[in-house]
Amino acid sequence: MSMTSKLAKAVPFTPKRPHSSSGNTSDDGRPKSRLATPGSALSSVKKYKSALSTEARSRTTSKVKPPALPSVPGTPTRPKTPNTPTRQGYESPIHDNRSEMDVSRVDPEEVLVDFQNVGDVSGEADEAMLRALNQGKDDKVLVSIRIRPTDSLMAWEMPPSQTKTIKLQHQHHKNSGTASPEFNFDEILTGSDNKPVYNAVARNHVCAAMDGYNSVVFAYGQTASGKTFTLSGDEDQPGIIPRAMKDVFAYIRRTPSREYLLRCSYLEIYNETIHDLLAPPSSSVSQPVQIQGSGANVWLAPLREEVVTSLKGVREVLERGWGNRRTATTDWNERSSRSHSVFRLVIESRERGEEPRESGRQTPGMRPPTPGGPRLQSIGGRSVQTSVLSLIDLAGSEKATSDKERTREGKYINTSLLTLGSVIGKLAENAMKNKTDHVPFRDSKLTRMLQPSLSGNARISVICTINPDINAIPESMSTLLFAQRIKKVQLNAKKKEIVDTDALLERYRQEIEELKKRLAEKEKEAEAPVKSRRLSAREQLDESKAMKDLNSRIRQLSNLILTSQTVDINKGDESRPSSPMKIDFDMSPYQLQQELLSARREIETQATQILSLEAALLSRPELPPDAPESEKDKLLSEQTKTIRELEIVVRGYEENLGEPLRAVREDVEKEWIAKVEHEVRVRQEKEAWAAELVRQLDKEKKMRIQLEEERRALAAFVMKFDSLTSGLSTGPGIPASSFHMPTPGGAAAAFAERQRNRVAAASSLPVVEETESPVLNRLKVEPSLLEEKWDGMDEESFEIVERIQGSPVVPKRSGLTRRPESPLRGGKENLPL
Ligand SMILES: Nc1ncnc2c1ncn2[C@@H]1O[C@H](COP(=O)(O)OP(=O)(O)OP(=O)(O)O)[C@@H](O)[C@H]1O
Repeated sequence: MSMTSKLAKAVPFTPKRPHSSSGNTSDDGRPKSRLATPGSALSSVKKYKSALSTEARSRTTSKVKPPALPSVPGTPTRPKTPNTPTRQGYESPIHDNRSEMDVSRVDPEEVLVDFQNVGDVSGEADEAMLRALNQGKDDKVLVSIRIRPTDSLMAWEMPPSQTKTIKLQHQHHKNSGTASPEFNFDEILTGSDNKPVYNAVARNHVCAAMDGYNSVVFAYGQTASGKTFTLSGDEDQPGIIPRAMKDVFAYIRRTPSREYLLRCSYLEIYNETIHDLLAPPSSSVSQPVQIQGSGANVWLAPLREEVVTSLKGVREVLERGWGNRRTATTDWNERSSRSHSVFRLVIESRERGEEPRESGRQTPGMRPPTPGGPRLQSIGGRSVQTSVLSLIDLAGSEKATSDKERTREGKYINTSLLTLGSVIGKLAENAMKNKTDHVPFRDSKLTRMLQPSLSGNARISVICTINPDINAIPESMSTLLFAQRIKKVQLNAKKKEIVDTDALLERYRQEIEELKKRLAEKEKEAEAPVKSRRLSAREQLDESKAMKDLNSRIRQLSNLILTSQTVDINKGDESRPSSPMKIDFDMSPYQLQQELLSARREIETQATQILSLEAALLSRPELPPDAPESEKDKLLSEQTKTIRELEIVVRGYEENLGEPLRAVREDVEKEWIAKVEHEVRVRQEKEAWAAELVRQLDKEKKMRIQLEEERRALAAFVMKFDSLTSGLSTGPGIPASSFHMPTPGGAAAAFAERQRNRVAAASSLPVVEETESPVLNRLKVEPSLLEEKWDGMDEESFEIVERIQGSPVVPKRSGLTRRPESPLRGGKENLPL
């Protein structure tokens, strides 16, 4: 009997939803589920969804979806599978024009678990961790069955609690002559509560991963049987992934003896192509991820790995990944995963030093550089432990479907699941017969990628989900057989300790130490008296900038390394590193300005770093096509490292550009801008004052010179005049009484008297106060001798003297080109001709 006719007879299925009559896509290309009309022709044939129990249905329908994020017009988006309805609110933030890191409009609380909504697990973490450590010798795959709730008739005998057996009800067993098939597993789980499921199937593996073992948890089962619900869950029932991430941070908090570096990646295998779910959609499509290396030494490139320092950071990564997953409406599941998705967390950890905590984390001593590069000292040193936790949601095994595109996808899905099945079958056989026969890992991307884990070097937990409905018996049976086979696979997971500098954690640690050394040198230099170093203001500024740069880089790197203390401080829920700029508002405007400047420079430095890394990347020599594979692999792995570094720098750059800096900058600017303006005004006034003062002094100087010259001229004149008048008064001819002449020698006396007065006046010049503008201080000097009249002396008198002497009396060396404006030229009536 064909699958279709089997389904057609499958009356107990509950119609999933009404459908239109052809295909899954309407004429206008929109998903049919939104356009379908009740009672369509196919609805009674095979467009069914297996019924969920009332409890499960209410959970499913009560889902609160996060708000949708708008796409940016023109932004290249990952081509969605045809007929894929965008799950409202799960549109990737990448499509938005905001920063990738900006999830301000997506409320993570609605999508993921956190300390509040998952309940208190802190008490349980210890037990689980101990259990995980005790299970270090586990060499079998942990296989569990999860039976989805249903309102339809059950084909399986529901096991009483604590029973680990599942049995097909006798009446549904085709061969009534034999006993109904019965299967034993490590766990049989029912119901909709995800917490006991996580505790039973995944928690030990998460803790083992934290303890240094590679661990894999994957969900396998027919479509719509509950794999995604188990792995990811929903806001009411967070699944394995969010719960695992919470435990990761709880574990770090409870392990003060170690420090951690966490990186995560998220990928999917769709139609045998691997896509990076964290890469921008356009590059993910144009640059699919390749599996590099061979055997147990397999890695993926280019694959974006994001360093995460908190639950919030992980949420952000998951959000983006979920948004990019390929899902579609199928005949059996409204949001069916059309791909295998793999969420990976790389955990690097090392022991912390003996030294006091507050002096910072310690780096093990380094051996002197060897030809192979610097190495960590193994004796007394702390090697780095690396493990990978992989959480895998496989695509559902497919039945025949009415949609062409779904059929094509289904073919790929089924092929890779079949390959997974045969790989596991072979591994189980090898384990049983103690053989090392060829295992066809290379037959699919999924098995090739899982090769290192399936080959034994990982703790594996498989959760097989089944739909207990009568109509799903064949699929459930196939799932159970798969589960039975995988149970036989032999494992031998080992911790991986690396004593080289490849681990990012070690590289960061080294860089931090290097930076600290440089900083110490600079501080020592700075302590030397400034005088002896003869630094210019510019050099001092550069020096302080260099120190600030070093400090901020150290802080930035240190923030990436997690310890029980830092996780505590962040309460496991803060992705924002402690602010690089803690502004003290009592600082002077100058200090604040320096802080702001150094923050700007930090951004510039990072921008330069990005550019230089990009340039380095571009300038890599291309290998000829016939270059040996090993060289190509080497080049690729180097490039992957560079890209990773680049991404970290970019992220730091984005964070710096983001809200924290803006907020701090605004606060700082508000605080000091008025002060700076005030300072500028005061300075301008002082400058004007100084200019005025200089002008006044200049004028005064000129005046003094002029007066001195006048004084000399007049002295000479007076001398002559006195000698002349004394001659006149005694000589014959003109009687002295006909002139109004001063008494002989009187002019000299009057002149001497006036000079005395002028000296006294000059010495009492007002002192210009610093605070008041000299413009307002008028110099109160006596009028110039040239500007005032002498008693008894006018211009006529002067002319008479000239006539008598036959030449002007003003000495040539005075530099005056014309006769000075003498008071002698004043009133003509005094000296009648
Ligand atoms: N144990 C459960 N309790 C409540 N609801 C469940 C349970 N298992 C599955 N569901 C619901 O059934 C529907 C299908 O489940 P899910 O999408 O997890 O299936 P799947 O196996 O991942 O399917 P596919 O392979 O097509 O992606 C979802 O609406 C989910 O919420």
